[in-house]
Amino acid sequence: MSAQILDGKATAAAIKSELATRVEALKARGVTPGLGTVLVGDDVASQKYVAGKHRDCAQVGISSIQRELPGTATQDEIEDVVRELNADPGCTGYIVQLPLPRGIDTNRVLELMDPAKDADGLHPTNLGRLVLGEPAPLPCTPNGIIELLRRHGVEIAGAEVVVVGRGITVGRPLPLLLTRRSENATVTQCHTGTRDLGAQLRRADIVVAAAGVPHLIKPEYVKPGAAVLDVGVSRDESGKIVGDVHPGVAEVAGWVAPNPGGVGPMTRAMLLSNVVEAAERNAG
Ligand SMILES: Nc1nc2c(c(=O)[nH]1)N[C@@H](CN(C=O)c1ccc(C(=O)N[C@@H](CCC(=O)O)C(=O)O)cc1)CN2
Repeated sequence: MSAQILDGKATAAAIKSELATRVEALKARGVTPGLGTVLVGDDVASQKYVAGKHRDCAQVGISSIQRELPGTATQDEIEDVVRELNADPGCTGYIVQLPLPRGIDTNRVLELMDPAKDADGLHPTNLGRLVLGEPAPLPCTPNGIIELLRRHGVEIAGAEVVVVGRGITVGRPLPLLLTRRSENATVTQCHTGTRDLGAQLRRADIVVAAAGVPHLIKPEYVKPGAAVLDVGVSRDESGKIVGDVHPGVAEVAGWVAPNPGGVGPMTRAMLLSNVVEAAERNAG
């Protein structure tokens, strides 16, 4: 058996085309949504992700505001840029590209953002709203994972989901989304302290691997027919992405979100969606 592909590239393209129509409608009302990005340092992967976000903006008609600081930037210098974007009326929403360089207090930077302009859904106020069940911009990768499953007809309600990883952008927020009444999944969160990862994974209808450990998810851990989404990013010596999911998993699983080409493009599409939603909210 070979798994069907959860095609993030094609799904993101469809979402972007829907968003382009909504942006046109906003522009007809005199509103142009604008996405800001703050990039600190010269991490090649981060530069690539940010460039991709601005390419997407151009495709759907969202204007771009790019702020770049050197890796030597101080906490104060980064916070000044955050204050500037908070005050910029042309900036509907923005993100601070993570990770920030060592020595920078990331939480302090995120907390300084205007929650109404938080396009990543990672501001503590917005994460708190998510916990409370109040409307908030949703974290992009978790939201992209759910949208990818939904648009491929993979049943989430009642599913046993195992999330591997507890990072701020995926592992921590994803269970919050999956256990909402609208999703109704049962979630187990695994991490480096999990005693028997294989035993947890064998029960799962859906596996989300976001640990950043190459080929951590082995074929013998996967229930036949399960949906397995690879979100982990490690790189080999040539810079090529190596995911968390062993290639042999495709012979056991029913669905696989490859990496690249699965969840990554969905993360970018959900970011645009948050910006458009914020602009629509502002426009009334
Ligand atoms: N402020 C944030 N920082 C980071 C986030 C985030 O959601 N907000 N997530 C990741 C990086 N990320 C978005 O910023 C991201 C990662 C991957 C992709 C993507 O499209 N990947 C492609 C492959 C690209 C390649 O070849 O390198 C794919 O999967 O097909 C988009 C965005 C950490 N930081």
